[in-house]
Amino acid sequence: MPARTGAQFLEGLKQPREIWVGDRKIESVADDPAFAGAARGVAAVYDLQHKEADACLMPDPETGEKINVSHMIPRSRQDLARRRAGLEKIAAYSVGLMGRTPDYMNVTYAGFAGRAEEWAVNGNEEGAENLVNYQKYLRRHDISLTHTIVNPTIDKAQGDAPQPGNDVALRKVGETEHGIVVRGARILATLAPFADELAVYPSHPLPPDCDEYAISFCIPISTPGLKFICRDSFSESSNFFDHPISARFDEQDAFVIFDNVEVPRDRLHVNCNTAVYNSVMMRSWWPNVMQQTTIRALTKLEFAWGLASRMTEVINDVKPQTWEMLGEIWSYAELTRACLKAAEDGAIDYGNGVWLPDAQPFAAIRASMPRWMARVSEIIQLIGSHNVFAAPSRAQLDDPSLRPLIDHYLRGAGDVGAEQRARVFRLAWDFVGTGLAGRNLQYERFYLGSSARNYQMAHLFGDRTRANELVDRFLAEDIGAVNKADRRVAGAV
Ligand SMILES: Cc1cc2nc3c(=O)[nH]c(=O)nc-3n(C[C@H](O)[C@H](O)[C@H](O)COP(=O)(O)OP(=O)(O)OC[C@H]3O[C@@H](n4cnc5c(N)ncnc54)[C@H](O)[C@@H]3O)c2cc1C
Repeated sequence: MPARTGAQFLEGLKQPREIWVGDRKIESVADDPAFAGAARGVAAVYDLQHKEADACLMPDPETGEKINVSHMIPRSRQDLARRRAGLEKIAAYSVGLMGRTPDYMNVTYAGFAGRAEEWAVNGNEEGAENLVNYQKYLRRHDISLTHTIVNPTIDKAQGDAPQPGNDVALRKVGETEHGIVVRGARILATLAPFADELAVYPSHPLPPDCDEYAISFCIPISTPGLKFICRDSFSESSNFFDHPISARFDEQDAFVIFDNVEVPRDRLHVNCNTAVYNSVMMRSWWPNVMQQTTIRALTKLEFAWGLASRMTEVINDVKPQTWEMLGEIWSYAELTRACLKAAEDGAIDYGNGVWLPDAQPFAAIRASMPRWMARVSEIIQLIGSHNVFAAPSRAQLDDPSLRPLIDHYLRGAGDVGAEQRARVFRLAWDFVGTGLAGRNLQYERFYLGSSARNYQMAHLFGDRTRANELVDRFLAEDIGAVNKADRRVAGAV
């Protein structure tokens, strides 16, 4: 099947799935008020790839059928530029607010499959082959894939990785005629209610004697024993005036329980193999997916600058302090754009003819972005002040007795009418203040690991060659000789 439409995606959501939210188990994701808005939002992304076919679609390298460009295994810098054009269209749809539109996992699995030899180590050739076959299945059926890679926190002092005997973390507990049985849990799978399949792949390295935890696979969401416990829904009514963001972009986050789940053998990518589990995530994975997610973050920063600027215009806030804050948002966007370009320009053949971006600029972005996003949110709150709440609803604007008063007392500066002013500030509050806005900030802080951890990694893995050279110039020099030379120069003067 080539690239799907929104209607085909919604049809796929009718597959059975055990989704819990609030006080109930969900009968139909696409019809439930907690999910209907975002279901339509993800469907719109599927439709978008047909509307923007030049940017979003490409022929499958084997069948020639049209598939999403996010499935591309890049083989040149030009391929990365081609992929970027498609990813930009998808990011623009949700102004970067849906972090896990299916292109995120499409890019991830294209990277895994392109560098399958990184998985085909320590006797895992069959797992690597299954992975390559899975990526073909993913792209040819245009699957919506979610993922869950972090084990649950019970006792934080015990560390990130499960110790032998841990009965909470996801692990293999048995074998069947067709595959293995897994049991345990993993933390948040964003997009889970809107996914067709669930991916489990490595994250924190495992200690010795933990082979049963070293598993990676992809299975349908409908697999018996899979249970998804969603956080509270932040989806508001389908009233796009009152809740322009919450009405369509709540992509959800669900805790995943694997209650004796069978994983077919041909869906296993790592089967109790700690050496592979511990090595693959340090290789090509992350500079590849960082292209997708940096494009998304850049889109969100561009939107934030535009929105904050518009907020100041409707109330004619021309204070230099306000411009300073607007310039700060703009700077974050431009720094992100520069890092993206540097990473793409610095792309190299990682092996097997697969071209991926330079990791170093992305390491800087990965560590800095969570703090930038928090600051951008703060700036919009500071600029917005009380105005984000002096923003009448659609119903209030439509009330004939209120409307003349609102038009007079809640109009904007110059010729900005009350309705336009309300729209801008409602959009701003939905961006930085509502339940979904709070969730989105939490997402930025943690979806690629915390800023603190990433700064530490940036330091540990950064290339210090030039930095060392600059310091060694001073530490290696013959101080006596330099002193004499300096005195000669001083004497000449
Ligand atoms: C909204 C949201 C959506 C998510 N979606 C997904 C998903 O789709 N799939 C998925 O697999 N996971 C998902 N996650 C989980 C995410 O991957 C983890 O939250 C992330 O890896 C951080 O791990 P943690 O929660 O254990 O926190 P930690 O990394 O333990 O961080 C908690 C706090 O401790 C601090 N800290 C921890 N270690 C150190 C250290 N060494 N030095 C200094 N400070 C430290 C951090 O800075 C932070 O303040 C999601 C999380 C959120 C919040």
